[in-house]
Amino acid sequence: MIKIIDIEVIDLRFPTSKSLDGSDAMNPDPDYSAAYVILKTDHVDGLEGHGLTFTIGRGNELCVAAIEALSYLVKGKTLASFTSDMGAFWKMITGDSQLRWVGPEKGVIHLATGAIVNAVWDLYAKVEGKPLWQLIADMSPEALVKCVDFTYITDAITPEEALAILKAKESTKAERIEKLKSTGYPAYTTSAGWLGYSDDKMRRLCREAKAQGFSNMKIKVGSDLNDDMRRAAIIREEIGPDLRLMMDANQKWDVGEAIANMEKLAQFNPYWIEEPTSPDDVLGHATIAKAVAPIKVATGEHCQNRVVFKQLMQAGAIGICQIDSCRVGGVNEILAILLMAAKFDIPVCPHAGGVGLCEYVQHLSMIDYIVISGSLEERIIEYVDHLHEHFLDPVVIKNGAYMPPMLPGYSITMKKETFYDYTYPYGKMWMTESAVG
Ligand SMILES: C[C@H](O)[C@@H](O)[C@@H](O)[C@H](O)C(=O)O
Ligand SMILES: [Mg+2]
Repeated sequence: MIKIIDIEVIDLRFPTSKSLDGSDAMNPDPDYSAAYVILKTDHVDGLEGHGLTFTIGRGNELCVAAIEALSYLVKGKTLASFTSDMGAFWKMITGDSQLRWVGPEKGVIHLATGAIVNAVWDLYAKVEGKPLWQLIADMSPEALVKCVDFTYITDAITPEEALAILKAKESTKAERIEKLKSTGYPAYTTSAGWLGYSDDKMRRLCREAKAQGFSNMKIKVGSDLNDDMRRAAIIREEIGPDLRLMMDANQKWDVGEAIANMEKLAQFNPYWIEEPTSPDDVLGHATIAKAVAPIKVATGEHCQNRVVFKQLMQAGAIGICQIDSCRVGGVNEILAILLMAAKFDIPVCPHAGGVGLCEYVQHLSMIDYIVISGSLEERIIEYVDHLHEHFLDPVVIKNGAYMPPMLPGYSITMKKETFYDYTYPYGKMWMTESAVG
């Protein structure tokens, strides 16, 4: 019986704003950050569960505090008491009678939930000696359905329907695993298109991405329309008419503005427009989706929980579902969203980048492909080329595709030196003038 005996929470920040990596119209100066959790155990080999939730700098300390507030729900408990009924575990973590008031299931407390829940799954996978994708791919349909809390979504999908979706894919799982091992899961890159990059840098990064085998790229829009058009023209010039181009407005527009601006940007043949308006505006997204079709509307990195995803799907408001591995409450809630997306036949293309999100979501997309949707059609995982060097098991990209991670766990464990260097505000990097100034 492995017991969680202690929990360590670390405020990690990386000074990415200095190079404008990650900049967009709404977030011009992000410092990619992680509220990082370590579940310490009494396991003979000292196995630990690691998890993080992603923020962009200020406010990371709020997530740290929220994780600390939730930690009493896991401390002193055995791993088996959770893994014997993962659905009940998730309901317990999100259902604390007092903490629930500061959610429920949204905002800081839910970001914190994501970190803890993911750390428990990481520990579970490490104990089983499997990468997370394989741990879940090896589950029976019945066991996987038991990991999901269907509260508030049974009007969209019932456990019985979920079971039928999984059973339909069960006999062909092995073929898809083989395919992933040989050619990987297709990716797109956002690395060339950050808003703060100069035109020359954008051109150079586009060429590099093409040479690395990427055939899908995303740029940021939503600042000044003429600027957006100029940058889109440059990218199209570099990638040609055939490669896929996605656009991301990061919530900058009102509904009417989004429709008007997309009329202008349509000439660059975007595949999707991401976060055109407020992430909470389900009906606004639906209006935009209708007006800009056949360009698809994509959203999800700020979608707070499965209930809002349900509404976006029910309202025909999204053509692409962008799950985020820690914005919602970790693996269990992600499984609920993947199942709904399969039922509504909406491709899932996860939000990644930041710090650790690529490491996380590769598992989720692989689970989607192997056991849930069974399809790679119209599906691509975001890739961003920053901060992978901090992880013990960083993502491997070959020919524009994610290769399946093979080490046990959820690939989120960071190197010891990273904690010394980037803990905020007293890590080595933050104590030097160059990082702070
Ligand atoms: C501030 C961040 O870099 C965002 O710009 C980023 O997550 C983005 O929306 C994305 O889709 O990758
Ligand atoms: Mg985005």
